[in-house]
Amino acid sequence: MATMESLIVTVNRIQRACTVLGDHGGDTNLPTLWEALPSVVVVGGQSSGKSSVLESIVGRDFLPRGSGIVTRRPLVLQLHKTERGLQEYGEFLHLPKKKFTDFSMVRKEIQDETDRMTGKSKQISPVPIHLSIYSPNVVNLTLIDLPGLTKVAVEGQPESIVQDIEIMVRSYVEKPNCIILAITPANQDIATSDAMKLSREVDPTGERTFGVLTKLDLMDKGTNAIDVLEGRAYPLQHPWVGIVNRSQADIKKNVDMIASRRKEREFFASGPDYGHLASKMGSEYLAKVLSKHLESVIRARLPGITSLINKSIEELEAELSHLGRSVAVDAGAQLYTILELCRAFDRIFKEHLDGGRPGGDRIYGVFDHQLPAALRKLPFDRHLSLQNIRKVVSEADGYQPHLIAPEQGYRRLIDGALNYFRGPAEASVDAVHFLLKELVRRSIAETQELKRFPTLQAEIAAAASEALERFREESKKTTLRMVDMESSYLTVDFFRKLPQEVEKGGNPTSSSVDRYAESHFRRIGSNVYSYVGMVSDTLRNTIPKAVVYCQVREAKQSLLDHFYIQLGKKEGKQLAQLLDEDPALMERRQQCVKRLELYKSARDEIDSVLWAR
Ligand SMILES: Nc1nc2c(ncn2[C@@H]2O[C@H](COP(=O)(O)OP(=O)(O)OP(=O)(O)O)[C@@H](O)[C@H]2O)c(=O)[nH]1
Repeated sequence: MATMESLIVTVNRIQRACTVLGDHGGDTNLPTLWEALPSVVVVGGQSSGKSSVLESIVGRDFLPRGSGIVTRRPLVLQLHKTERGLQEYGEFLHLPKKKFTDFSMVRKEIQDETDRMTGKSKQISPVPIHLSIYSPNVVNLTLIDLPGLTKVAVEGQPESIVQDIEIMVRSYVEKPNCIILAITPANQDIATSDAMKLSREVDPTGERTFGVLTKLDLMDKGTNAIDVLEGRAYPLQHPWVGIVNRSQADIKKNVDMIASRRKEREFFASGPDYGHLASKMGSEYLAKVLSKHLESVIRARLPGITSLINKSIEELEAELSHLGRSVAVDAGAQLYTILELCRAFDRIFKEHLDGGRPGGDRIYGVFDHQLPAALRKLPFDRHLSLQNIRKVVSEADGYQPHLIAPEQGYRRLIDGALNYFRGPAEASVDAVHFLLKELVRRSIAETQELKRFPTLQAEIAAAASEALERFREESKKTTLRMVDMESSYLTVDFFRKLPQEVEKGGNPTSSSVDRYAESHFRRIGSNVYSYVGMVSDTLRNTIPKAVVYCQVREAKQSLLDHFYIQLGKKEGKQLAQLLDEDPALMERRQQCVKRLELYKSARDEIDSVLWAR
């Protein structure tokens, strides 16, 4: 098993990676690792002694001082114990490679970096500052310093700051992985301590809370905090720790930390009240207790963290593959991407036509159903009514009635009837056109890869629709031409057979009698009717052939051909425009990529300590 020391170091590294890669917990709907990592958070009211405790644990002055709310961003303070004799230094995550050996410069950098994020507005920001301190005089420990809880905003700070601070502090201490270092000054009523009130609320059993009592030296003469420190007055799961920091006067006199730690030890060891507790008091002891506790919490949580990491990696990878790769930048690659996307659409469109996906069968429905029904409904009965036949034949005859058969009358009647076929022919073309259009629409919607590119989607739709329009025109021309062809040359054989059939099977008297009698016109009508019926049968078979040839086959083979030609002429910029992804999607992909990177590096960190036995 890895040493405990390396576990804290590992978590430190992961915490830094979290900040670099934008994981501060909370706000986005991405999985967060930051919140799963155990951390020690320092909370307390203003002037409760938070900064003093932190400096005392580190053994250095390095925190900004001043009036008002000085801490306005979380400070993640990572302490790394180094070999005895090595020089102490601080290092900020936002200034890698710069070693701060002068701790007053650390203080200045914290101030400057706070202002960089919040401006001079004195607002607060949840984005943490990471400071690592390498020193032989510290224990491995990570502490997070937060703005002090306050009741009133001071001049220059917005009114909302009081509430904003409370929200920020809460967001940290509410997490079940947060160890709360609750700072309360001993010279105040503990019952009203901000830190205790908050920790009671979020950790009612007290298992995550370490109570720290500062300013023991400032208690009224004759009083002490034994009841609290021995765990009777305010029982917590972990023992209370009493602290004596430097007073304001000590700070003014520049009493250094080493001297102050010594003074603190003496206070407990030699004072009248706390001698029996001396070994469990003071900032050095506090640091050790915290470090040990943090280690054991990390150890306990490690399996959970590891499985969280693995699960999140899976989730992020799945989401990324759903979002698709990011768009190429050079024109060649862009053109390639566009063609790939067109092909993906085209594949789906063909599947609709050829089967595999529904819709193509409805085209057959047009031929099998709509066309025959339309043909059946043509008003030949009206056209070939006795009255109309008589009218047409007489008009065709003119002043000289026909002698044997009304050749002109037949032609006119047939021409008139054939003209009716134009309607169903055009209707079939249109019906198939609309079906194809609908299939294009569905295919675009079903092309997952296209979802990211609304502009390209629209362009493909427009190009396909334009092409279908062209096919429709062509198809109309062809089918109407077929109808016209029927009129241009009648099937001679049909008429040649007619008289013989009549004479063979019919009544000889009626055939040779009065050419102006009703039965004569009826016969003409039935002859024309059966001729038209024969043509109708032919067209019922040939119109579908023309429609498929001109529309369906073309759509399958060359729906986007024109579009491809236009694409070839486009400049890089125009291609890029076609690929302008939904910005929200781009942003989301970027976030996922970053978060995935974080989880993968965290997994590597953990693997490396687990394997380094
Ligand atoms: N005598 C004495 N003074 C202390 C002790 N702890 C803190 N002080 C003084 O109390 C004042 C406030 O201490 P800080 O450590 O700045 O308190 P803080 O909670 O960080 O304050 P803010 O950052 O303003 O919220 C300083 O003047 C300290 O010198 C202590 O144990 N004994």
